[in-house]
Amino acid sequence: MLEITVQKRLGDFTLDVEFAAPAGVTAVFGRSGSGKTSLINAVAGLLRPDAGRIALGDTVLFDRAARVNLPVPRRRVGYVFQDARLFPHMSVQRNLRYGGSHDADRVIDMLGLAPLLQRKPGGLSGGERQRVALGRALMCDPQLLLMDEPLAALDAPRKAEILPYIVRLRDELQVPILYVSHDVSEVARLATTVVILDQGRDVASGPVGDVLSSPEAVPLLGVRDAGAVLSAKVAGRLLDDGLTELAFSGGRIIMPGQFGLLGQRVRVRVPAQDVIIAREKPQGMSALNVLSVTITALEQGRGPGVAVGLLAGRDPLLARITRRSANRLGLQVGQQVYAIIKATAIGPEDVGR
Ligand SMILES: Nc1ncnc2c1ncn2[C@@H]1O[C@H](COP(=O)(O)OP(=O)(O)OP(=O)(O)O)[C@@H](O)[C@H]1O
Repeated sequence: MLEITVQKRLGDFTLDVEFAAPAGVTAVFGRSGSGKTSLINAVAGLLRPDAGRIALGDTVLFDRAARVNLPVPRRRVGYVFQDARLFPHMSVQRNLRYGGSHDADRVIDMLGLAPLLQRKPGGLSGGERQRVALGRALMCDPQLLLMDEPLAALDAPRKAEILPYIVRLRDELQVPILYVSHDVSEVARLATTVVILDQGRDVASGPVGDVLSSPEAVPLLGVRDAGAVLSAKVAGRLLDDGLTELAFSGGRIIMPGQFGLLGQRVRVRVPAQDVIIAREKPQGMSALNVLSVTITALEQGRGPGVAVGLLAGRDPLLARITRRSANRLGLQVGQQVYAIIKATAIGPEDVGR
């Protein structure tokens, strides 16, 4: 467990955060300038807080009151930046060695680096370079991994190629990962915990499914990014139609594409703007997914929208509809309604493990 309390003044900007990051990936999410990089620099030891305490299990990295400030190398932190920052004149193998030599065979295997070892960074794709940068960060036997937008410079296919490796690190290494991103699909696929920063403050934090589906988070995340993350199981394949059926606590949903093995657990992001609400069970419509749900919250935004918190079985869902529709339907907390999700609204980029 990584426990962070940090206050730091940077010109007109103040970073003032307090949260705990358990094992797994903790995504630090926020708009540009919200303080994400400053926060992880403070954890790495590159930025000295004015006040606070940072502890990783029993190891205190920083404690202003106790005058502890471990130097960067003694923090045993692996840091991966947006650009891989490899040495261009060294082979991949030498770049990896530069990080250390801890458990080298395992790291090379986990990240699929064996075929790249003799090559120079200039001849690698962006995704391959980031895999090498990840490997180098792991070679120092880190107790904590910091990743600052590691996929931001990559195009969608390269991102898709490297995400499974990060999932593997999350599942096989026992170290907490602080992962800065402003891509909500990435966060939904990878994160166990999410912390949202807004103007230097942590304004929401908790399990990914709870934070991303909370109606209060809509103004923080933006209308496009708000949405639930369902934990589901692959229940069936509709091979002729190229569809996959998923079962979760609130019923079944069908989505395009063939992915996962039967019975495999997956997580699926359901964007709030793709959920429609009906008071009666709709008949004769093309949408494949109709779920019986209960309204848990109605949160009016500043604009014309209303965020509607829903419970489908034990899983929260979120819909964003216009205030006009909410009034016309007479929606109220506690009411049982139907949520309609268009199958094509969910893409492969919304599905993770
Ligand atoms: N040394 C500094 N002096 C003054 N202001 C600073 C300094 N470092 C950072 N800031 C300011 O602090 C704020 C937070 O910066 P930071 O880089 O942490 O944000 P961020 O969320 O990582 O942004 P981005 O997503 O654009 O990388 C910004 O307004 C930035 O201008």
